[in-house]
Amino acid sequence: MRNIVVGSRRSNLAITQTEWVINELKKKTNDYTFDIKKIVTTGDRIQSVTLSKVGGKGLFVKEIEKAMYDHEIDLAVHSMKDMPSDMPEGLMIGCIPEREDYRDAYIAKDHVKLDDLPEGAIIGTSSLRRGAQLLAYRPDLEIKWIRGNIETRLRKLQEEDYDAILLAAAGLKRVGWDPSIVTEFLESDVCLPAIGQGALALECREDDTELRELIQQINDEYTEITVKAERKLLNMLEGSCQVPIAGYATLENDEVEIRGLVASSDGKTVIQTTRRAKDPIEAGRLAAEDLIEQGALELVAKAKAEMDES
Ligand SMILES: NCc1[nH]cc(CCC(=O)O)c1CC(=O)O
Repeated sequence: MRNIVVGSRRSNLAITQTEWVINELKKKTNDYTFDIKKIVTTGDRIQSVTLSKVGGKGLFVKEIEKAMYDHEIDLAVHSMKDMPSDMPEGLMIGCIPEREDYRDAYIAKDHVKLDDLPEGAIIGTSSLRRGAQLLAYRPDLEIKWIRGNIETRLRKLQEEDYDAILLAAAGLKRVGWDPSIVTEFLESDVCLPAIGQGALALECREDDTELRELIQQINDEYTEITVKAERKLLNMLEGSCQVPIAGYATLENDEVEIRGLVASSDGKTVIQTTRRAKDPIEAGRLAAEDLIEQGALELVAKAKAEMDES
């Protein structure tokens, strides 16, 4: 009987997601045993600075991918939104299970609604995307960086001078937080989510056909198609830096509808588009081309220059 070693980051969210995947696989077959190997990533070690300044995406996946090349692990469960849009040689996303809630959750002290926050209220986030969109919606708010896992951030909301924080709803739900702690789930007209938010990426070696067949059994086609469109958009827009970029796709009557957004981190410039196409790659490409036509690449370049200065 083959034992499958699943690599996971050590956070509560990562372990919960990994255990969820193993459990779903066990429902499909009794032919395998599973072990979890915990891996500390660079992104987990860096707590002090803005993640985007030290390279953003990829920081959570590099060490895990090395373990996969070295055959120390066979499978890795990632949050899709932490995955760079280019896959390294020999590795692949072999399965995308059903997406959790895609929205951002707004959690305020004393449950004060976003529209009722006083001028100058302090919002905690470490995401340029969330910060930019919040500032576009309420330019009078102040964004203050906050780091740490979900538990740490919720504690900081109570103990430090934040009036509210923003977190991915999916993370909260997956680790079993009571959704009533959330003041508002932000719809995409206020805060368009990160590309792939709420979805998981099961990464494996391309040549491990046995494992690929196994994990395909928990693949979700709707999520796979919509995330494919979103990641095409990401792939066409992303330079080496982090800019506030957001995207979300849905599928209706066999047609993909994708909304994409790029902003300056102060929220003063926001460009967006909505496109439809039968083919998800085509939908993602059309949306990216619209954004590029409106100056998305210049925004990306400007953000990169600002980051190099600071
Ligand atoms: N950036 C870290 C990260 N990666 C995935 C999630 C949550 C789960 C998800 O979006 O799938 C989070 C936490 C957050 O953004 O609040």
